[in-house]
Amino acid sequence: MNYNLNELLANRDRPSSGKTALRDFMRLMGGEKRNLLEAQIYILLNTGLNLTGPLLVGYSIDQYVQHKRLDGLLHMGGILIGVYLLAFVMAYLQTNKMGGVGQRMLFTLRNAVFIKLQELPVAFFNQNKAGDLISRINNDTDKVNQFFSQSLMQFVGSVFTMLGAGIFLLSINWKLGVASLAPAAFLLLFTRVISPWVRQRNARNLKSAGSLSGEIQESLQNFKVIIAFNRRDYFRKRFQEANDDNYKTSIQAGVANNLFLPVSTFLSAIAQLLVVAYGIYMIMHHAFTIGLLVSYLAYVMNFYNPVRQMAALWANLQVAQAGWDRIAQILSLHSDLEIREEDVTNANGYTKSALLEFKDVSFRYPDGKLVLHSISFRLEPGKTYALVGPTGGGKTTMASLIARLYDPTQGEVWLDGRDIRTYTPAVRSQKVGFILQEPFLFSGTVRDNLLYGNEQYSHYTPEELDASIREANLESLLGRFENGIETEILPNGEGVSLGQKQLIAFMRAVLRNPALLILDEATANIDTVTEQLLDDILRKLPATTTRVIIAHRLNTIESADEIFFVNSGSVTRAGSMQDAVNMLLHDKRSS
Ligand SMILES: Nc1ncnc2c1ncn2[C@@H]1O[C@H](COP(=O)(O)OP(=O)(O)OP(=O)(O)O)[C@@H](O)[C@H]1O
Repeated sequence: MNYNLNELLANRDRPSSGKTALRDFMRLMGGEKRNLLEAQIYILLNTGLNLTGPLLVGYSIDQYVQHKRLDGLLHMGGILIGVYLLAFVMAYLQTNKMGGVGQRMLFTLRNAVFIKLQELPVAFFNQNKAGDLISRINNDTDKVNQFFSQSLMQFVGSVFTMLGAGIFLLSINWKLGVASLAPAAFLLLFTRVISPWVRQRNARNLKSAGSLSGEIQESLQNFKVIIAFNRRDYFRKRFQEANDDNYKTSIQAGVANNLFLPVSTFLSAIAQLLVVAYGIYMIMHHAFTIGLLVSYLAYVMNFYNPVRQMAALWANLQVAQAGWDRIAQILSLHSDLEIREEDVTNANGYTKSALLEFKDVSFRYPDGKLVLHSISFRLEPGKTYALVGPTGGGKTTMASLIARLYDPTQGEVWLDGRDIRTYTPAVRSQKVGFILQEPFLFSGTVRDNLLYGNEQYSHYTPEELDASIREANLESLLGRFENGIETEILPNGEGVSLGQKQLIAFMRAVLRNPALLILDEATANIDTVTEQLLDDILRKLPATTTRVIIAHRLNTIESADEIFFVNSGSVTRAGSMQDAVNMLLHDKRSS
């Protein structure tokens, strides 16, 4: 399955429509519907109150100013202050409500994206840069939040104000109304035509922000190699290219986003000009009053001011929509490693005595490369197996299928009497302990790292954990750390040697007491004395534990009950250690 987000977005015909995006978004934010409704009521009241102002002013001019009635004017002044104060209270209540809604939305959105990322398979992470994913979680969700917390209600308010002002304009005098609204119709058409183009430019800008973040992440992660090889220039060049692209796309998006403002300002001026000219003409023919013209002009302003405001809001909407597209893309992905129903009637020739069985398994990576070819073999409980073979032969890929990091493209893997696809991740990972070629440690202490994935010990007191470590014969390994179990691990697993990292990964896996323990080059960086210690610990594992050792150094597999030779994606059983050596030598000669 293709999980490359940038390719998936590029292959799509066009960005999602505003309506679809909003519907999907509201489905996720279902819990906020009531708050949004309340905020809309406040903004509706605020708009209604503000819109009565010009009508009252026009009435005052015709009834009180022209007849010089000061008492009426003062009375009306009091009413106007009351109306505007109430409008202010409504605006405050709405802002207050939406501030909370925005923060909760950001929280929910980031949670949803992060939880989805955790559900996705290894293939997804192989095909996407971590920096781009971080940018989606941090930057793109914030773009959506900015629109919802700051712009949405202004947007709704502007629409209400425009609608209200439009109704007043048409009902006071429909001919003047049509003249004043005609430029707005043109603006609407203009907006509809350019919106997809503007959104595309924003999407390109967010994508380039993601790529920039990807470059930064990669160079920070590999800073040692960069410094050691003195290749700062190489990464500087790549960074500059990404930064340059981001700069250009930002300018392009900015220009597109700001196009609306001058056009709306120009059309608003045209509308006022039309109203003044036509209004004066009507006054001269006694078909209109001065007070009405003043009210009318105020309503034209009330109509076109929000139109101008909407220029900025519309730009925010385009950015938010482009951001949402990138988030929705992750949310719509599904892991292709779904958990299947157990089919008890279909043992399908499974060998009862086996702990693990590969049945006619072929596998190709998402890039299309066929790596394993129709492999069949089985592992029995309590035995030690070795996988040897040349670099790139497919050993780690086989281990990855056992840990179900991927599913076979053809054939089946069975674990402990069931198709491996029927296990929940929790049960499967309890059965399979996997020590990776490049162990990953989290920042914290050795203790934190031992407890990672070993929830059963999380409530243990330090004494109880020590006892469990002793029971698993791991105590002597802790002596290889300066401060024992309390030794600090820095970010990226710094502060300890590669061999020490492997020791922690080893202890972490052994403490789990899995039925099947896979060691992928797990002792490659460990001295001979410590290696013998590990060997001893492995031998003392429960009698039913099956061990799979992947190793290049043949002395590490001397104790294996069976040796499999893995080459070019095929597996051959080597009868003895000498056979394995011959196969390796032969492979070297033939390659
Ligand atoms: N994520 C991946 N995407 C595409 N191809 C991959 C991926 N991982 C490994 N491969 C390819 O699959 C083949 C087998 O790799 P694998 O890591 O299984 O070999 P290996 O026998 O474990 O090698 P080594 O002894 O060097 O660890 C190699 O040709 C490798 O390039």
